[in-house]
Amino acid sequence: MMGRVIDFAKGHGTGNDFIVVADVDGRRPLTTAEIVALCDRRFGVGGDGVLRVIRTAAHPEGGGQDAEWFMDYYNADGSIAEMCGNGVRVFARYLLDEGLVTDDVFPVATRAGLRTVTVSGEDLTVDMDRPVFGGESKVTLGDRTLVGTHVSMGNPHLVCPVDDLDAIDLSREPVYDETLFPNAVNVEVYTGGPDAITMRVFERGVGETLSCGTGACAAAAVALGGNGTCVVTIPGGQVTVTVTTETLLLTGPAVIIAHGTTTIV
Ligand SMILES: N[C@@H](CCC[C@H](N)C(=O)O)C(=O)O
Repeated sequence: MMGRVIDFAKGHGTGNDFIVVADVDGRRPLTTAEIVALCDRRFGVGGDGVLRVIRTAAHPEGGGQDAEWFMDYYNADGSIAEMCGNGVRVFARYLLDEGLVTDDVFPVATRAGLRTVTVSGEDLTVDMDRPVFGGESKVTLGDRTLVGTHVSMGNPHLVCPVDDLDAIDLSREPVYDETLFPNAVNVEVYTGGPDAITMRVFERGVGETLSCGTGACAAAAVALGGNGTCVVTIPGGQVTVTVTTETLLLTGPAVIIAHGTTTIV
């Protein structure tokens, strides 16, 4: 049987891993089934999501954003998300490695709007824009019901402080208020604060991951309760979040670890 041949790169930011597929002129959209097959950890390349690299002008959601490149992000189940904090750093690393951008400061278009990336040594810093706080809401994780704070980083998060981080069951889909989150929600649990927290996450469309950049931003913003800097330790490493009156900056590593070709049947 003939399959579709796809050239890809694989990268990660603190263990949140992505398959990068370049389709610069937008000629080969990926179907949901293809994304699921690519992200399958047994039968595919494996990843928490897919980053499609496409010119902003070629993407229907580019909306005139003033950036050459659009991060077309998909979760492992094929669903679309507005933003991905680790993904945007991996996307930027790919652009830099491939010589598609040559500046140390450059914009990336996303479904949540423009994000400015700055090369800062080995790390990348992304201007993620201000967190938007909603109210409190409940979520059930395993046999525990927790109260969290609704934070939007372009995508939705529910941030729950806990005392016993390792005891929280993130193996099952969280049960949340579907009226408040009609498109589902990413759930973060954290301990510590305000300037250093340890966090775990259940990502919408993925499951428990080793890291979530937007989740780290949301949790840090809750832990800080105002302006300041918070170091967020996640199972896959560490990122730093700085909240100012104007914006929120996310700094962390991003690497491309492989290039290859795969055939999806
Ligand atoms: N891993 C990401 C978030 C990816 C999107 C998320 N699962 C959603 O559906 O909103 C990050 O690093 O921010």
